[in-house]
Amino acid sequence: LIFVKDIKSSKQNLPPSPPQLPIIGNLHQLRGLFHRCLHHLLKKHGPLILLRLGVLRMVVISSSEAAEEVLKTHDTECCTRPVTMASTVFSRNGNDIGFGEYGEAWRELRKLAVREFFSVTKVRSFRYVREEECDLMVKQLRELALKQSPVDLSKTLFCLTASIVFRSALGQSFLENKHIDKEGIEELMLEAHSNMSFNLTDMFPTAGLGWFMDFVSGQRKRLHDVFTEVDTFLNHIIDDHQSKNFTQDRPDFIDYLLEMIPKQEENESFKLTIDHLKGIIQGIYLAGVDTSSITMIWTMAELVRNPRVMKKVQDEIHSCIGIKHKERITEEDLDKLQYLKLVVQESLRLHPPVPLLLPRETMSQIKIQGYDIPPKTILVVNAWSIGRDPKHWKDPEEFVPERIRSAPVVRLMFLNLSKLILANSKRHKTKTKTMSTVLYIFAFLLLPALFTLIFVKRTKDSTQNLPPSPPQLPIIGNLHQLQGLFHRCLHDLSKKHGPVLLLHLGSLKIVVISSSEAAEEALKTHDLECCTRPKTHATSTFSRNGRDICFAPYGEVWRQLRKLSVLNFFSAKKVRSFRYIREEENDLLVTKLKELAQKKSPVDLSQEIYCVAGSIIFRSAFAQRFYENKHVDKEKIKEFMFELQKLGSISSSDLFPGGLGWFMDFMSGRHRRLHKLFGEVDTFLNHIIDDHLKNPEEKTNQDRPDIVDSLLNTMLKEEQDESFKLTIDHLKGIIQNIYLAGVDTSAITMIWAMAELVRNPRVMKKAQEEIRTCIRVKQNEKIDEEDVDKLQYLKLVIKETLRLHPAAPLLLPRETMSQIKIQGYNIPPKTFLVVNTWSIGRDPKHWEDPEEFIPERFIDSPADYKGQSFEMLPFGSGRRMCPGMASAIATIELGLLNLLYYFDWELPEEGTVVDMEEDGNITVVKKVPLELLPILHH
Ligand code: HEM
Repeated sequence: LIFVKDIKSSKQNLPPSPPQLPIIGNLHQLRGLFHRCLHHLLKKHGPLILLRLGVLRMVVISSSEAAEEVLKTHDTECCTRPVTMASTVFSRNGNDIGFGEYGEAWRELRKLAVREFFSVTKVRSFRYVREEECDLMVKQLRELALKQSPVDLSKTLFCLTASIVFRSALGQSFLENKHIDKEGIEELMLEAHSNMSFNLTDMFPTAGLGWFMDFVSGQRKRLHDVFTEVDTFLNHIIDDHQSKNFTQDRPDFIDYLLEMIPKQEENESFKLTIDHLKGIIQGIYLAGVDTSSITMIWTMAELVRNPRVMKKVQDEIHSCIGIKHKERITEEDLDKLQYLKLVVQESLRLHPPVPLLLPRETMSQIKIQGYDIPPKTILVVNAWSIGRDPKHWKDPEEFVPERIRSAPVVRLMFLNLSKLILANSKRHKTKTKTMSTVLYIFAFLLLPALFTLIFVKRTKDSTQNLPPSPPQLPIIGNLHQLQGLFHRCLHDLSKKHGPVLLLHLGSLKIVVISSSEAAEEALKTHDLECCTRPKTHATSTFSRNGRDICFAPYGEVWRQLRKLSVLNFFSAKKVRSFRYIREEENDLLVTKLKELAQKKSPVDLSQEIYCVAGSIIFRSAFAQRFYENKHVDKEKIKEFMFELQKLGSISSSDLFPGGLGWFMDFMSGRHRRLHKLFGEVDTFLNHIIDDHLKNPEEKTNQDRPDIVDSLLNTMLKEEQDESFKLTIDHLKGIIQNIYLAGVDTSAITMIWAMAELVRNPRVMKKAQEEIRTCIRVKQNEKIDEEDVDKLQYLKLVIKETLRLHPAAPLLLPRETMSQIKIQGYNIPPKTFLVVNTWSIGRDPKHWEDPEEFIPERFIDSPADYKGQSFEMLPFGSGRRMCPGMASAIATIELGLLNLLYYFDWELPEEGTVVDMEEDGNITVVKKVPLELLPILHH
């Protein structure tokens, strides 16, 4: 076969290819940013190369001559787009312009979009929007300049383009739009764009292998999650236009198209549908916002790096339009600014926002630079490389706007860029039927061996008296039964198959415990045999190979770290000593909320609660003010914690040994994301440690020595105990645990408590009545933590919240160190143990109406969260139980007390209900942030 293929290839005169590996082809050469990898390959193998990515055949074009042949000479043959898993999802099966099938429907759709939005007349008509939004931005920047305050220009420019696109395309103000998370939108766009590329499903279609790999690595879920988020937003936009419940300057193209849909004649050849409309809006929204802002951000970055160019462009602006005397810069002024235009073009040369344009696919055989390009080949034009080609650009890495005047090549580049959004597209519906012979043979040889293995294992299992298992599939075991939130899937499985379950996830065996009796056996009777943690790919990375408290294996290191941290941070005495911090931080939050209450402005309480929990941990553990710490992005703290939990869980690398799982995680980008995140956390820890190593006089904001100082002192002492030496990695492990386990969990619990209170007005009223009768706070004083002791009902509310919404529903995983028996079943050594406290807290055997939020159920009940009653275990139990419980409870109690004493809380929109959907992995958060209206009571 190889011989025949080689002869065929040489006859066809295909472009040269870098050396390939069997099955994966050139995939192993593509590590890092895609356009940069392709650029490196070009340097070695020439400007036209053929790559194989699994079954995909891709030609990469990195010279202007070849690009001209593709985009101009053979434009008609190359004007379709490849069909990929992602494009099919995002285009709703081709119902958009970017991916729509070439033909009548596509032409009509494009015509409509151009007429109603993209035409020169329309673009001109939005001039006032651009001018107004720029004017607003200038005003904000002026205020900051007066205060000499630094500004996140990337964010400012992103908001500017978003505001312009929103007003001109969607008829709405970006900042006032309720359906968009302004803090998360940049990430959403990044995520949407990175998910739109090729996936393993496209590269390995044989026998569904790629599909399976994308499924297991979570790539399919991520793709669908992002798509759902975008689609929900589009539905809101359409609903708003239909119900007219927003302020709109004038009717826009969505109104026009919505009006058009019902008026269409039955027999028309093209019928506009809601999916088409969504496709158009989505194209404008996803392609329009960040491409423009990226170009502006790069341009500003280059200008600041190149003072000569900055001066020249500013001189031109000042001399041509003298803005000082005018009220506002208008677009007419632009015509005079030739140098500014060169600057933007030079920036586009060096930093094209879509460096590889959008992929195309050949519809018939063509010749490029003398090479044959067969039909159905994916074509990728590397505009980023072309803009750096030393044949056309002298000193290509330099930013020299003057060069653009005499450069003809640049025209081609812009031609391509402007075609990006509305490029032609014809698509082929037929899927490739190429079967990878090697894989086929491989699978065929493997099957009998697998069945034999399963049979032998089943017989062995039954003699061992293992817990029952749900039916399994070969290789993946029970993985296919785990779609959705992990703790909920385990809850459903335990309802069907019993409270002690054995699951096979790839090669990993997990025992799931979902009853209080079984939990008591694991965490009390067999505490010693179950008190180590399993080693997973993510936990090894994050714990620096077991050098922390959370994930260290049971042994001397863990014992010493836990002892040190209890002494310096977790002990009751230490927690008490941080009382003034909790009081001050809550007081600050109340002041902020009072201002918002006066303005009658709804508040993202989830964000505020995260920040107050962060502030308390930062000050008590690191003696630093959260808001003053430059190394933490306060706006993104929720998202950061969420991503961390997601990546911290079990991955394919743990399920499929022998490199297969590792490869799947590599392909899905999980390794990259994990290491990036770990790098971020590590940089933050280095900063904390550096700050503590400064001389006392350099430390500006430290109230008193903290745990970091104490541990550094121990470390630097000469006479450290020989049996255990504290290192910088151990120190980092402890700080990291306090930061990552401390902020998220307390915040989550407070958010769930507030959500339940708003949903249950009876309980809210009772809790507030108790607080307001027991406590009187004088003017200009803050609430005293001692007051909490008087509040019995508030304590019940917290217990009930921890029962229904334990922040870590599956605790942290344990691993058996020797063979034990649970509920009569044998559990072998080295088995992964998971205790489902979420499920146990809902067990109807112990809890009447378990889904109801009834704090009174604890009045005559001995049940508690302290690890002794196994009907609820939010903090775990036994040796590995949470050491932060006292600190967390103090934070939660005082936080809730402040929120409930000073304010009444309402939903911003009357008639709506609190959304209680969950999301997460190790910790489970309220998916939709809790937005409420504070009403000042005191
Ligand atoms: C409502 C708040 C909290 C909840 C629900 C919670 C829950 C848990 C759970 C379930 C475990 C695992 C226990 C086990 O395996 O049996 C744990 C461990 C841990 N928690 Fe918490 N936690 C909270 C707050 C905190 C805080 C505020 C800190 C630190 C400031 C913290 C630090 C830790 C550490 C270091 C461990 C690891 C213990 C070990 O493995 O030895 N937690 N937590």
